[in-house]
Amino acid sequence: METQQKALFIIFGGTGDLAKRKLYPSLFKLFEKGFLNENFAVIGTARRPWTDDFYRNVVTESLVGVSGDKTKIADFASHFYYQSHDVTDVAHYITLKKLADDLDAKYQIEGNRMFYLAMSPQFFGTIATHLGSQNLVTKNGFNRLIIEKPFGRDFESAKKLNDEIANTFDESQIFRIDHYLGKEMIQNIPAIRFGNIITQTLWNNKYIDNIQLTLSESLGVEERGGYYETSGAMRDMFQNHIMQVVSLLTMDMPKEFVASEIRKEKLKALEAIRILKPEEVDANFIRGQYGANKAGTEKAYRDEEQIAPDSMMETFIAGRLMIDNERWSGVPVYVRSGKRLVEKNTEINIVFKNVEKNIFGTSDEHEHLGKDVLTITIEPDERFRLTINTKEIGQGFNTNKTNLDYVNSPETKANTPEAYEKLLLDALNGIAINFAHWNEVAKAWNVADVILNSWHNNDDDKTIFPNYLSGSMGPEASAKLLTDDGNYWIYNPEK
Ligand SMILES: NC(=O)C1=CN([C@@H]2O[C@H](COP(=O)(O)OP(=O)(O)OC[C@H]3O[C@@H](n4cnc5c(N)ncnc54)[C@H](OP(=O)(O)O)[C@@H]3O)[C@@H](O)[C@H]2O)C=CC1
Ligand SMILES: O=C1O[C@H](COP(=O)(O)O)[C@@H](O)[C@H](O)[C@H]1O
Repeated sequence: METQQKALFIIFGGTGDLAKRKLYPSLFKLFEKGFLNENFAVIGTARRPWTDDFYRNVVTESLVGVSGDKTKIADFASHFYYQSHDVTDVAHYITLKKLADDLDAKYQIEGNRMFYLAMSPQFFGTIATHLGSQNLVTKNGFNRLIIEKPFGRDFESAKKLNDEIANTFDESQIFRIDHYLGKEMIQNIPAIRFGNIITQTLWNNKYIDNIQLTLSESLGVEERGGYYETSGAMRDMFQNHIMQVVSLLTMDMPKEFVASEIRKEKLKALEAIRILKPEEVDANFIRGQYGANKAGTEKAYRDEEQIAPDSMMETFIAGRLMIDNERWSGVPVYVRSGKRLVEKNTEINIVFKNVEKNIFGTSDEHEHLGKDVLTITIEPDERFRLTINTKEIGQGFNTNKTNLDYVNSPETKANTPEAYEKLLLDALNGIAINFAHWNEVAKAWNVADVILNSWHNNDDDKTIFPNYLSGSMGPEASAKLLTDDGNYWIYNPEK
């Protein structure tokens, strides 16, 4: 891996929330660690008529709590330039090109450009088109387009967007951000699966009973109501983060640990996910929307700002995915995600099958042997836990469950690069492992579209929502999805 890169970043949406909260702090960390040095510059662009100085102050303020090294921060901020620019106005790209070329010469960047689209997706196609037609894409260096989610709102719109972008950038130049792929414990999945003979041997339908994935949030939609009303949990969490994690959990072993091979296997895994028929949706996927909490101190979704009082947008989803291939046939993959649940917790549970014969007791006592579970907690803790049967201490012979635990210490966590920092560095180095390929995005939409269409074709009955209390673990139907199969959610903070 290169230790230092030359690059000009052009950040569209440079005045926005994502840029201030994630991108500037992450770029600073890369600068501080020496991955970016003298040969880099940033152009921030948005409509607000800011000066370079004002912009540099904004960047400096975004680093409060990130570093106390004023000299380093001042040096970093001096690499930032601002251009007021409406992305729909072609003339602006001419000015932008001039500034980009001047900075390229000033910082000896040799044509390397990172275009970061930190803006509403409605502009992605327009920006990519103008970058090509107005020659902002250079001939001498690398050119990479980093795109934020959401990538479309269904397969059709995603394809249209992809086609537009593909007129200027080829797939190897496009880095579709899914910040879950930058998380430490998600990046750990291939290491756990393919670096250990135990897990490698057991990771199939002979030994695994079911897989569970929970992405639970305690917060509501906060100030993002406008966006969330166009999205909902299915588009916000399932189509991207959940499908990406499921593909990492279920893919076959790649021939080599390189993007092309990993993507090949992830795609095969996504292709094997059964696409439901419309009449199968209700038995396999459920949706929910939060009401107020018991005490009435938390608002219902429909009472939040920018939300329609009869909104039919889902803030919770739970589902059963079936994978039609030799490795996973018969193993349900249960997924759920929701807002205003009991607590923030992102967790994977791999539930193993019971031993074929319990030699320790009669059939009545058989229940004493619970199923082994491998739990990978992504957030807020970073933890591996293997729950196995052991002998209870003392006289006689009873079994009970024991947890073998490993948790990353607070110090380790504090020193672990944040997802955006890791992903930005990967993109800078042209490493595509942790970015979603178009084919993966397309397959994920194929799975999600049927469910969304079935739900939203049945939106006439507005009384089905709200159907869960803020501070609960979602609608009762979420538990039933598993109990119908003789299973239960391993992660259950309501117990
Ligand atoms: N914020 C977050 O935590 C996350 C955001 N994302 C995604 O990142 C993207 C950006 O989100 P976020 O930063 O929150 O959004 P914001 O609304 O905070 O920022 C939008 C940016 O776009 C600029 N803008 C809007 N219209 C134009 C225009 N016509 N021409 C030029 N600039 C324009 C705005 O600046 P101005 O008004 O000055 O023009 C602003 O800088 C979205 O795709 C979002 O889904 C993804 C994950 C998390
Ligand atoms: O992409 C998104 O993710 C966050 C949850 O991310 P996490 O890293 O905190 O688990 C979610 O709140 C947001 O609605 C969604 O857009």
